[in-house]
Amino acid sequence: MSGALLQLKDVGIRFGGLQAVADLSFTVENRQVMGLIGPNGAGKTTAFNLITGVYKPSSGKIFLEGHDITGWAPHRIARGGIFRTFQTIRLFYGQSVLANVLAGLHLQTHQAWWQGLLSTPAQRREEKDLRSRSMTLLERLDLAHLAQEDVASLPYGVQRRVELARALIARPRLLILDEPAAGLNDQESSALNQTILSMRDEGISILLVEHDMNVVMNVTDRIVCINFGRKIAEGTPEEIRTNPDVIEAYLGNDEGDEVEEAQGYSTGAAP
Ligand SMILES: Nc1ncnc2c1ncn2[C@@H]1O[C@H](COP(=O)(O)OP(=O)(O)OP(=O)(O)O)[C@@H](O)[C@H]1O
Repeated sequence: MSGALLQLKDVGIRFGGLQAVADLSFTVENRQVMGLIGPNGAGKTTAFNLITGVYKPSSGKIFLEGHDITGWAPHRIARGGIFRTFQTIRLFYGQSVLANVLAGLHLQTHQAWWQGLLSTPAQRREEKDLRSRSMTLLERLDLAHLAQEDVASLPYGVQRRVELARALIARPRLLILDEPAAGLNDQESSALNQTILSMRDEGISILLVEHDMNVVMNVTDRIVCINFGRKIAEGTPEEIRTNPDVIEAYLGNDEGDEVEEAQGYSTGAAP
């Protein structure tokens, strides 16, 4: 099924004298991986915070499947199906992998608060179902054998997978990933690529901020590039790779290497 899932129309926000995001418009379609790229400080994380309701836009509108969600609180947006992971790991240390994944489901349970005190048959059934769903997901992400381990004892790359599982268990319609490949080794990063593509094939749309251009170029269907809070280009990975405005935005920036690397990749022997 195609069609617009998330739409930003002329969205902007000011922090005092700084226009962190300005007139930003783009659409994420159903079953699409959209990349959001731009140099440091371009406004990518701010855009994520606008979409997830952490910040209210000073201007513009945000729509989820045609419904105006501008200004909605974060938990309401999450209930609408938009989930995110963060640049830095935010797991509950001291808790098991399974407990962390189950924590991602708290928005989905249908029980009244008092049922938690009484442990009704309905509650026990629901809990059993959720555990089995969690275990299926852990198996898929090669985490099942670690289900009872304390997340704090696991290597960084594995912790990032647990975060992904915690976001996926809620069955998001749009998953927002903030630098998911940061700190991953090559093997972990290519496993992440496969996971992103298989999520898309299952019908989840993904909005991805990532500095690793190889990940961006390999998994996205389209890319929006922003600089100083404004969109400077939008297109397919191939179009973005060769766009002069994008190249210029990255030149003279520490991240220039990343674009050169991606351009090398485009002409290199990589598959
Ligand atoms: N809460 C805030 N208050 C004031 N300024 C902010 C706030 N959040 C972000 N900014 C500023 O807005 C601009 C965009 O920041 P943002 O973190 O969105 O960029 P980014 O593209 O995500 O950068 P990076 O790639 O380094 O994570 C920056 O100049 C930043 O300093």
